[in-house]
Amino acid sequence: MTQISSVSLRRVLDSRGNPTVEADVLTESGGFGRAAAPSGASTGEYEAIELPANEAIANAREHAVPRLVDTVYAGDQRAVDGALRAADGTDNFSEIGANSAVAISMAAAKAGADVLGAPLYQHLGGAFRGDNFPIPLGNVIGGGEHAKDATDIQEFLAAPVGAPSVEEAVFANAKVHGEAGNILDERGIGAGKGDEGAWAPPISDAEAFEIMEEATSRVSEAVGFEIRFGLDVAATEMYDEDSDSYVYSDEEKSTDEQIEYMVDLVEEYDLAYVEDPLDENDYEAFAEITELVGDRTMICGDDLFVTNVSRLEEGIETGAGNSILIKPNQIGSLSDTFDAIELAVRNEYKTIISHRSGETEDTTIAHLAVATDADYIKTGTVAGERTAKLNELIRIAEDAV
Ligand SMILES: O=C(O)[C@@H](CO)OP(=O)(O)O
Ligand SMILES: [Mg+2]
Repeated sequence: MTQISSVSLRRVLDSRGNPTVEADVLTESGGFGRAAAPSGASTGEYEAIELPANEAIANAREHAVPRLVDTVYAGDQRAVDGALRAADGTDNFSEIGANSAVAISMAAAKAGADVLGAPLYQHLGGAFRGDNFPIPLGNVIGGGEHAKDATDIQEFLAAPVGAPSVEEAVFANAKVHGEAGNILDERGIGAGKGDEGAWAPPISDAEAFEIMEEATSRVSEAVGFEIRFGLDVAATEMYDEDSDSYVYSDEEKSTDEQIEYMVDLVEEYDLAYVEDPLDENDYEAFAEITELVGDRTMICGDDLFVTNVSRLEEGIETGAGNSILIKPNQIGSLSDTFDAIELAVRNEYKTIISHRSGETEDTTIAHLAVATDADYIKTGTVAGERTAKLNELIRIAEDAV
């Protein structure tokens, strides 16, 4: 029997030192699952609502826990998530908090897997899931909302597209991170690290492009397979509504200029990936850039789609983007996350399962990426809360053969 017998919630630390919600789910037959909510810094306007951890815990204890305990089966994910939705009563989890909701949803899935004696990726993906592994996108240099006095563009990411295995891809990304550190040293530039463990040097975006090009080509030569790179522009954070422009450290760009700039970058650096090149409300500009370069790179919606089926539907109708970032805490439950992935796949959008800048040791997204045959996973290159996911991917790959 997988009926849930208890749900406990507590505050734990995330990687930024902020409190976040951790959930433990137990079943009658002794199944156990534990999961913790991550937290964003460059959050999209349309994300589900993260409440202060204390408040989220108190509200979930009052409204959600009684609907789950002795009532719902942990293995029945739709029922778990349906109970969370019913307990919350809003469409954005603003009552119990998306942080409590996603922690419970993921912990219940793990408890369901535990009862079956199956790894989580197997429970979520089923017996007939494919045997592809996601390519890890690794944050190497960054700034924006993740580090002060660093680049304007939030993330410069290594993309080891030619890696023969997930393990080699993971190590290649770490090498690119190391090599970028060497190049910064060679140039006499001291650099700390941002929230995700990427270098956060006080350099221009133009210099970051040079360093990424150099670091990826050095490592590519050493490992013998193709490594490209890409960006998370996180352009919503740069967009100023009043002046209708994108504000960089040294200049402002109109929407047309921003599109032109992005297109030039895709061409000059053969970028594999461009996430959120434009503001989260501008489907039209997203459609325009997708039309221009969507055949040679991924134009990915993160703040644009927020893992939300109706926002993705609008993207599909308007031709905005050709790929979607998937973050379970943006929508608050695994069922909603799977619905967004399914809709994306049916419409030939690539899927990229993603961490948040505030993370914990939780490894659910590694399992989610394998379970759903995701094309990519974005989860950093170094730092314990990032390597937790990467090392889990390596273990899953070994387990799955
Ligand atoms: O913008 C992003 O894609 C994420 C993760 O890299 O950052 P945050 O969690 O701060 O939204
Ligand atoms: Mg993003």
